[in-house]
Amino acid sequence: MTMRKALWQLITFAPGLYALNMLLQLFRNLFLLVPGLIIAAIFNELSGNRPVGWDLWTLGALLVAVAVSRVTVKLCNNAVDATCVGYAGTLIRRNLLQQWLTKLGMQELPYSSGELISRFVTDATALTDILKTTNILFGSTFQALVAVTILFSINPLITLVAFIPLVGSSLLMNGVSARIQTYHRASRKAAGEVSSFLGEIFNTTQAIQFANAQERVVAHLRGLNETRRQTRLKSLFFTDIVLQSIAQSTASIGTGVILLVAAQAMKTGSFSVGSLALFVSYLDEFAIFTGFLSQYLALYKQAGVSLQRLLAALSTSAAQTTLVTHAPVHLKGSYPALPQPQRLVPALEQLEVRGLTYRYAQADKGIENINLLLRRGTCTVITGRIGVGKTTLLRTLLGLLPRQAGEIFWNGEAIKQPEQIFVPPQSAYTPQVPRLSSETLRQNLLLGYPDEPDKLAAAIQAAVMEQDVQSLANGLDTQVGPKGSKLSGGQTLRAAAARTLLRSPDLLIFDDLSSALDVETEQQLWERLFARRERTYLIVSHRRFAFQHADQIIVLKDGQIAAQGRLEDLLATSAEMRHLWHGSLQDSPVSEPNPEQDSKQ
Ligand SMILES: Nc1ncnc2c1ncn2[C@@H]1O[C@H](COP(=O)(O)OP(=O)(O)OP(=O)(O)O)[C@@H](O)[C@H]1O
Repeated sequence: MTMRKALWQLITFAPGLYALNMLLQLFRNLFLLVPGLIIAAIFNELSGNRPVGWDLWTLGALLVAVAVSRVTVKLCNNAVDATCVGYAGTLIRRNLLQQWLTKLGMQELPYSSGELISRFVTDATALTDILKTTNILFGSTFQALVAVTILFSINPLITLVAFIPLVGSSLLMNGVSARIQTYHRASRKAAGEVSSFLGEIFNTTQAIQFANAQERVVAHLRGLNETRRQTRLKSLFFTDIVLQSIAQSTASIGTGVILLVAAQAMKTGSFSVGSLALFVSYLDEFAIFTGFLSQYLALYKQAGVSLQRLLAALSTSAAQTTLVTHAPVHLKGSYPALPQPQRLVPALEQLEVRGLTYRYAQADKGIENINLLLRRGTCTVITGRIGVGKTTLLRTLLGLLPRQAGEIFWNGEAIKQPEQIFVPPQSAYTPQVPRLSSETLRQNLLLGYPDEPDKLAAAIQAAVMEQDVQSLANGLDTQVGPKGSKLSGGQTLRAAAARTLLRSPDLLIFDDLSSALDVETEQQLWERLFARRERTYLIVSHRRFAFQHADQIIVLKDGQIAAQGRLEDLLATSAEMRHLWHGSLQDSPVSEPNPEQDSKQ
C-alpha cells in the first residue's frame, strides 16, 4: 500500500468532516492575507499615494474585525481538525487491533508486545499527523497562490524574485530527503527496541531479581536508550535544524533581494509605501510557507516509514490491505451492544479428527497424522512425556495453529475454519498458562458475558474456587492486579477454569491443570466436573485420577499416537502408558487401578 492510497483512504473515511476542515483551513489562511491588505491601505492613505478613500478609523475597525474572525475560524478549525484526526487514528488502531486479536495464535505476532505498542501509538500518530498537515498544506498553498496573484498584479518582477527561496529550498530539500528517511527509520527502530525491552522487563521482574541481574538489565536498557537518543537526535537534526535553516536562510536572502529591487522601484515612484508594506507582510508568510513545505515533505517521508512499520506489524499481505479499510468506529453516541456468542453448529454429538498434522517450521517438531473420535458425554485424556506435542495437538485442533494436513468433522460435517467453531457456545479452552487481566475477578470471569449470579456461582463452585472468592477482600469485585498477579498460580488457573465453565460449552478442553494445582485440588476439580457427564471433555493430563476416569486415553510419543484405549488395556499393552502411570504414582493419592471400584468404568 502506498502512502498516497493510505492518505486518500483516511481523507475519505469522514469525507464531509474533512471537506469542512478544508474549508475552515482555507478561510483561516485567507484571513492571514487580509491584515496585509488593510495595512497597505493605511500606509497608502497616510502617504496620500493611491489612497482607497476610507478613513483610518474604518480601516482600524476592519483590522480588529478580521482579527476576531480569524480567531473564531481558528478555534472552529482546531475542533474539526481534532475530530478528523480522532476518526482517522481510531480507524487505524481499530483495524490493527482487529487483525492482531482475530489472527492471534494462527499467525505468530511478528514483534514483541512492546514493539507492537510502540507502532500502535507512535506510527499511527505519524499517519494522522500527515493527514492534519496535508490539510494545512492545502490551505497554505492556496494562501500562497492568492498572495502571489496579488503581488504579481502589483509588481511581477519583485514577485518573481520571491520564488527564489522556494525553488532553492526545494532543491536542497530533495538532496537531504533520503537521509531524513534513513534517520527516521533508525530512530523509530531504536524507540521500538526500548519499548520492547521495557515490556520484557515488566514481564520478567522476578526472574531478573532472582538472577540478581538488575544492573546488567539496566545497563542494557541504558545502551538501547543511548542508541535511541543518538538516532533521534540525527533525525531531529535533519528535520528541525537542517531543513528549517535551509528554508529560513533562503527566505532571508530572498527578502534582501526583494528589498533591494523594491527600493529601486520606489525611487522611480512605480512602487508605493503601501505596496512595500504588503510585500514585507506577505514575504513573512512566504518564509513560513517555504519552511512549512520543506517540513511537510520531510513529514511525508517519515509517515511513509511509519506506514511501512504498521504494515509489517500485520504480517500477511491480506491483513495489510485492511490497515485503513473503512469500518465503524463508534466515536459518537453510545457503543453498540456486545454481540453474544451465537451457536454456529448443532450441539455436539461426535467430533472426529483425521490425519491432523502440524510441524513448527523452525524446529521440525509438532504432531503428525493424529486421528481422534470424541463422542458426546465422554472424557478423552491426552497424555505423554514432556514436549511430545500435547499442547500442539490442542492448539491445532482449535485452529490456533494452522494445520498442514487433516480434517475435522463436527457431527460428520467438515469444519474448514476451526478457530470460528471452537469457541463458546460450542467449546471452551483453558490453556496451560492462562492469563487474567488487571480488572476485577468478576470482569475476568465474565469477559463481556452476561452477569447472572447463579451461573457465576455454579461455575466458581465447579472450579473449586468458592473458598478463595470468600477469602478475597472484596470477593468477586477484588482487583486481581496485572496478569492476575494478586492471585496464586492455582487461583489463576481455577479462575480460568471457571471462566471456561461459565460458558457452558458442549466441549470442554483443558490443557494440563497440574502445573499449578496440588493433587487434592485437581482431583476435587475433576470430581466436580465429571459429576456432569452430559458434557464432552478433552483434557491433557498425566494424573492417575484423570486416567481412571477417561473413556479413552491417547498416548502421544514424538508427535504421533503411540497408543490409544482405556486405561486397563493400555497398561496391559503399552510400555509408554505403563511408564507414564508409574511416573504419576508419586503425585497421585489414588490407588492402583481397579476397574470394579471405578463406577464409571
Ligand atoms: N513455537 C514453537 N516453535 C518451535 N517449536 C515449538 C514451538 N512450540 C513448541 N515447540 C516444540 O514442539 C514440541 C511439542 O511442544 P508441545 O508444547 O506441544 O509439547 P507438550 O507435550 O505440550 O509439552 P509439555 O508437556 O511440556 O506441555 C516440543 O518439542 C517443543 O519444543
